[in-house]
Amino acid sequence: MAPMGIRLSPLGVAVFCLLGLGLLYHLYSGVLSSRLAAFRQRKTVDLRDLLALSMEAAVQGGWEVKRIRMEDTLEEKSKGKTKEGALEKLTLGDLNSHRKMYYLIRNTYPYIQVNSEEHDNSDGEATVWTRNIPDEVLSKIPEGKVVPAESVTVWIDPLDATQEYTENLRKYVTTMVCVAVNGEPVVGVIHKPFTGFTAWAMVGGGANVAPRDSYNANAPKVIVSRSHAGKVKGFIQQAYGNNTEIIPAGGAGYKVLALLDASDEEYEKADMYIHVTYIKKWDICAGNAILKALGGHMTTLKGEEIDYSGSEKNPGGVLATVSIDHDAVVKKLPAWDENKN
Ligand SMILES: Nc1ncnc2c1ncn2[C@@H]1O[C@H](COP(=O)(O)O)[C@@H](OP(=O)(O)O)[C@H]1O
Ligand SMILES: [Mg+2]
Ligand SMILES: [Mg+2]
Ligand SMILES: [Mg+2]
Repeated sequence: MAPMGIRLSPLGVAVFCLLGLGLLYHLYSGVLSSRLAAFRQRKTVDLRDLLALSMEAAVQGGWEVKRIRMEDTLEEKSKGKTKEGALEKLTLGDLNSHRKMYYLIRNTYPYIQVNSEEHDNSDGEATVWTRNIPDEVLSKIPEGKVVPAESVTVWIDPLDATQEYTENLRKYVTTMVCVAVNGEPVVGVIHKPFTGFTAWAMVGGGANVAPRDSYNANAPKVIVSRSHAGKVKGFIQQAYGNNTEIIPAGGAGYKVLALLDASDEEYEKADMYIHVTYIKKWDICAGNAILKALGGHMTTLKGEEIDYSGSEKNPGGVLATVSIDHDAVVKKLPAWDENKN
C-alpha cells in the first residue's frame, strides 16, 4: 500500500524551485547590480601623487602670497574675532593663495574632500595638475600608495601667520597642505614663499627634513605663539620652572620647522612647541604629518591623537615634539583645562 501523504512530482519540484529562484533574482538583481556598479566606480587616489600635487599647490599659492606682499596690496580686512577676542585677519594674499591652491586640488581630484581655511565666491580657476612628480620625491618614495578616495581629507592653509604677514615679518609665513587618511595625517607640506623652501614628508614614505641631532628634554626651549599666546607662559613655567626659555614666534608651520633640521635659513631652534588656545586643523595637520613621518608626535595637551576628519576645530591645545619622550612631557605638564587657557 502506498504511504499516506502528498506525492511530489520531480517535475513539479523543479518548476517550483525555478519560480522561487526567478523571484529572488527579480527582487535582488537591482540591489546587486547597483552595488556592483558602485564597487566598480569606487575611486582611489595615490598618496605619492597627492604629495606632489600638494607641493605644487603650496608653491603656486606661495607665489601669490609673495607677489601681494611685494606689491604691498594686502587689502587687509578682519574676518571677525577668535574665541579669545583677537582679530582674525584676512588679506588678498590669503584669498589669492586659497584660489590657486584649492582649485588646483579640486580640479585634479573633484571627488576628494578639501577643507581650506578661506572661501571665495568666484567661478574658480581652470588649473589642473601637470602630474609632474619631483625627482626628489621619486628617489625617496619609489612606489606609490593607493587609498580609497573617500578615506581622504585634504586640509589647506593658504597663508599661515597672516598676522605676521601684515607686520611684514616674512620669515614666519608659510603655505601648507596636509592629507589625512581616515583622520590620520599622512602627507604634510610646509612651503616658505619668501625663501622658496618646501618641507615635505609622507608617513612610511620619505621626507626632505630630519630631526636635529639632539634635544634638551630636561630644560627645553619652548616655542609658542606670539599673537595667540593665551596663558602659555605660566603653563610652561609650572612644568619647567620660571627660567625656562620661551621663544615667541608666528605661524604654526614655522614653529614645527623650528623643531627640525630644515636647512633653509637660520631658524630659531626649539625643543618643543606648545599652544594653549583654540586652533584649527588646517594650521596643524601638515606639521603633524611631517613630525609623524619623522617618528615625532603632535597631540593635544592631554596627549590625545588629533583626528583630521570632520570639524576643523581643535580645542585641546597642541604639544609637538620629535626625538624626545612625548608621553613623559605630557605627564610633566600641568593638568589641562581648555576653559582656563
Ligand atoms: N586661538 C586661536 N583661534 C583661532 N586661530 C588661531 C588661534 N591660535 C592660533 N590660531 C591660528 O593658528 C595659526 C598660528 O598661530 P600663531 O602664529 O599665533 O601661533 C594662525 O593661522 P593663520 O595665520 O593661518 O590664521 C592663527 O590664526
Ligand atoms: Mg587665518
Ligand atoms: Mg594658519
Ligand atoms: Mg591661514
